[in-house]
Amino acid sequence: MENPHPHNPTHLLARLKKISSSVFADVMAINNVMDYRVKPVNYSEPLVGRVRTVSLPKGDNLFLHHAIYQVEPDDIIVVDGQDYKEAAYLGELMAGAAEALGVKGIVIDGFVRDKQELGQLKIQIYAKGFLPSGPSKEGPGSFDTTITCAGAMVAPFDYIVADEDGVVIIPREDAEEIVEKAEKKLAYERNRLEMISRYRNQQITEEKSAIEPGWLREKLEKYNL
Ligand SMILES: O=C([O-])CC(=O)C(=O)O
Ligand SMILES: [Mg+2]
Repeated sequence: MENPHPHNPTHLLARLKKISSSVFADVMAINNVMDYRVKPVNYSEPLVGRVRTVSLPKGDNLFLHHAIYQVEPDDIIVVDGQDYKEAAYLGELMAGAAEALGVKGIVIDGFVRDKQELGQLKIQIYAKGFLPSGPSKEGPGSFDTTITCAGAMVAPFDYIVADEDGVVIIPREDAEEIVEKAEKKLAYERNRLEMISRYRNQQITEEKSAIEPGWLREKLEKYNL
């Protein structure tokens, strides 16, 4: 792939880190949001960063082993494991090696194992569940190609925001526009939270309608409410 290192994304990442997956989901298409079953297995903080992609044949993790030694520190590896349920794609050895190499997170459409040990690691792992059975290591697979993972389209060097609600993908070419929309939505939400809090603390003594969302009345009109 040409130009794998676009302009310095530090500033963009700082903005992404302030916004939740849910706010991003509100300003993007549904195919930017992964299936609800992909969830953190050892959550400590939101996982935000630059994506590298892997796709695997069902039950085989050779190309994930490969990717762990190719990516750069702070990258997040997103793995299409095709929702396979009969083998785990990763365990404590791979996760530990990836953590030692500075990989920030691994997100898998599939299962992992060594739940207890993953819980001791800082690297953030997302998966659909746990299973003791291990994978084969024969390949083939792909690294740094456009994939789908748990219903989301993911290209190498896209951005990811993941937290306890789930995982969203922010396409690199639209990232600036999406983060601007998300910042506006966040400002709106903060404003409403502030109103709700003031109402709760009785700092505003107006009617209940003071904390209604601005769009509510109009939407209810056709129901004569
Ligand atoms: O067999 C594998 O490749 C996955 C595994 O158990 C580990 O990383 O500990
Ligand atoms: Mg193991």
